[in-house]
This record gives sequence, C-alpha cells and structure tokens, in this order.
Amino acid sequence: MRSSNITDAAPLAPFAVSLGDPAGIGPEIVAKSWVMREARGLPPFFAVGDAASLRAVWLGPIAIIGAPEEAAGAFGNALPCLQVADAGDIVPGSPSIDGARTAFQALEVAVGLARQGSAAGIVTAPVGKEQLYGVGFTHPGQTEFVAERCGVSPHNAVMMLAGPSLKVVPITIHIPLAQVASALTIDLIRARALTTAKGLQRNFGIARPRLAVAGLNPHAGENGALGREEIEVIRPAIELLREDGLDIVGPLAADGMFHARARETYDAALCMYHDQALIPIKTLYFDEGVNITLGLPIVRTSPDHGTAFGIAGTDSANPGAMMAALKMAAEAARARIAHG
Ligand SMILES: NC(=O)C1=CN([C@@H]2O[C@H](COP(=O)(O)OP(=O)(O)OC[C@H]3O[C@@H](n4cnc5c(N)ncnc54)[C@H](O)[C@@H]3O)[C@@H](O)[C@H]2O)C=CC1
Ligand SMILES: NCC(=O)COP(=O)(O)O
Repeated sequence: MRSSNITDAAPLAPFAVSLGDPAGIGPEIVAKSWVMREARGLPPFFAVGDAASLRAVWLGPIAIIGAPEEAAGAFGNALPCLQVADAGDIVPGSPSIDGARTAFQALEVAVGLARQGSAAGIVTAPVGKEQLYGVGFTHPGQTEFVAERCGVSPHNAVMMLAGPSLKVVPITIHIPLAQVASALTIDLIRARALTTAKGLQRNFGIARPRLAVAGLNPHAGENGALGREEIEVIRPAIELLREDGLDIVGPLAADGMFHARARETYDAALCMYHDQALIPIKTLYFDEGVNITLGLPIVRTSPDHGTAFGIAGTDSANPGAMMAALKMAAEAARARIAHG
C-alpha cells in the first residue's frame, strides 16, 4: 500500500477517549496505552467515563480533571480522567445497566468536546451493543451515533477498518445478513465510495485513492448465473463513480481480492457486508486494526475489537489496537491540518 506523507510537527490538543463499557476491557487498554505513551509516541489524551472503572483494573496514577484544558498538564504524570457518571458496582466481565448508561454518557460527552474544539478528536473504547440497546441507544453503533451528533447522515458516514496493508469499508454495516441484498442500492454504494475517496485524501493524505469493489455473490455472480446484484446494482454504481472521476475497479470476486499481491493494487476495498470486510482485516491485524469513521467534521477512531467481556479483569487484554487507534487519530488530525 502506498504510504502517505504526513508530518508529525503539528501540535495537537489532547484526544478525548471514551472508556466504553466499564465492565469490558476498555479501561484496561486505555490505562495500558497511557503506560506506553512515551515508548509508542502516543499523542496526549484523557479518559472520559467513570474513573472507578480504571481503578477496578489498574493501580497506576489517575488525575481527575474538571475540564479538558487540564489534561495536557496532567498527562505526563498521570492518566487524566474526566468523570462523567457513576457506573455503580463495577465487576469486570459482568456488564450492567448503570455501566451501559455510563458508556453512553461518556460517548456523548467525548463527541461534544471534539465538536466544540476542546479535544483534537475522539477515540472510543468498545461498547457492548446489546447493553447499549437496552438503555435507549437507538443507533446501530457508535459510528452512526457520532455521525448524527455531527449532523452527518448515516449514508455519508463511512466505517473504515484499517491496518498496515489493508483498509476495508463495509457498505452495509450492522444489519442482518438476510437484509443485505435488499439494502444494497446504487445510491448507497456511490455515497460510501465518494466518502471513502475523500476520507482517504483528508485523513491519510492519499492524493488519488484507488478503490476496489467486492461483489456480493460467489465469483462476483458469474455474469448473473450466481446472482444478479453485480449486474443490477454494483456495476452500475461503479460506472457512475468512474464518471464522478474515481479510480475504481470491480466488482471483484471477494475471495480473491485480499491476498498480499492483490492488496497492493488498491488503497481501500469496498465490501458489501460487515463480515466480508471485517474477517480479512481482523485475521491479518486483530491486535493493531483501527476503526476510523470517514465523512465527519471531527476525527474519530476506535480499536477494531469489542469489549471482550470474557477476559476483562484478567490483565490479559492487548492494548495494541487502542494504541494504533490513538496514533491513527493523531495522524488523521495532522493530515487534516496539512491538507485542509
Ligand atoms: N467498537 C466497538 O465498540 C465494538 C464493540 N463490539 C461489542 O463487543 C462485544 C463482544 O463482541 P465479540 O464479538 O465477542 O468481539 P470481541 O472483539 O470483544 O472478542 C473477540 C475475541 O477476541 C478477544 N479479544 C478482543 N479484544 C482483545 C484484546 N484487546 N486483547 C486480547 N484479546 C482480545 C476476546 O477475548 C474474544 O476471544 C459485543 O457486545 C459487541 O457488540 C464488537 C466490536 C466492536
Ligand atoms: N464490528 C465493528 C463495530 O462493531 C464497530 O462499530 P461502531 O460502534 O464503531 O459503530
């Protein structure tokens, strides 16, 4: 994959890191990232959530801050934490209603801080979607929530998962597999592709992004013998996107487009459904994969993995993806400054 030319000279405000579900591994990977801040060259950041969720899994220094402006001064000596709610009794691995409410509130506060310019962007630790749905969260995921708070329609907010040699975009995201074919429209593919191309320019400094589009059906439909979505929806969308000026190929057979040589031919793969996109990236880069939302006025990244309730509280969570998310957030913020 081509590398972008991003300077790391620009000074940045600290990033707001929502701690996610207090009973998941979010607090642990945020604390471990703070410990590794100098070794990994991480940008300054502050946690947003209930400091008790950090204390439940970590003995290190925490500085409770009253405002984001206090974070930069505290960051060198302690993990700054903006206390937003009381999650009640926190038992790592056992999610609760109060914990889900705290995760929701932390996300809300973090987005607000980034929107008002008090944070350079947001990095979101994992939430339990089932738990959030139980406390009135009506969006499929954090991606759509952040988009709405930023005034961006969900069609124009793109979920991209990124690792060192692969970037993928699911065109449809958190919907049942049985609904994928009917949810795929020319307009949706076109909106996602245009946002992806702009996002690659703006956040990664890739001047002329090359996009590859997967088919939906086996062998990209075999000219209609194995399904007609490629002929009726995907190919017409690609033709329109070429008229829009994009460098774009497809529909490609999905099973053959993720090997190493194929990955060198494009900057991002547009995939038709969640697992078509996320299986290759998580297989290659589970411990360093980053979920970045394109199309927003603010920078938002997240580790690619979930809450891992099964290992929460065991001190075995790998902070690699969280650290990669922090680094990518800083690179995206600097690229936006450099490229406008
Ligand atoms: N960005 C987000 O907020 C995301 C949230 N989720 C949520 O997470 C919950 C659990 O989802 P799962 O499908 O089980 O995925 P998961 O990513 O939480 O766990 C999958 C497997 O990977 C392991 N794992 C995950 N992160 C790890 C880390 N940093 N270090 C070591 N091992 C790690 C887990 O122990 C488990 O074996 C669900 O409620 C889902 O909604 C899932 C993906 C992303
Ligand atoms: N599987 C990716 C995922 O669940 C991330 O969703 P989001 O909460 O970042 O929208």
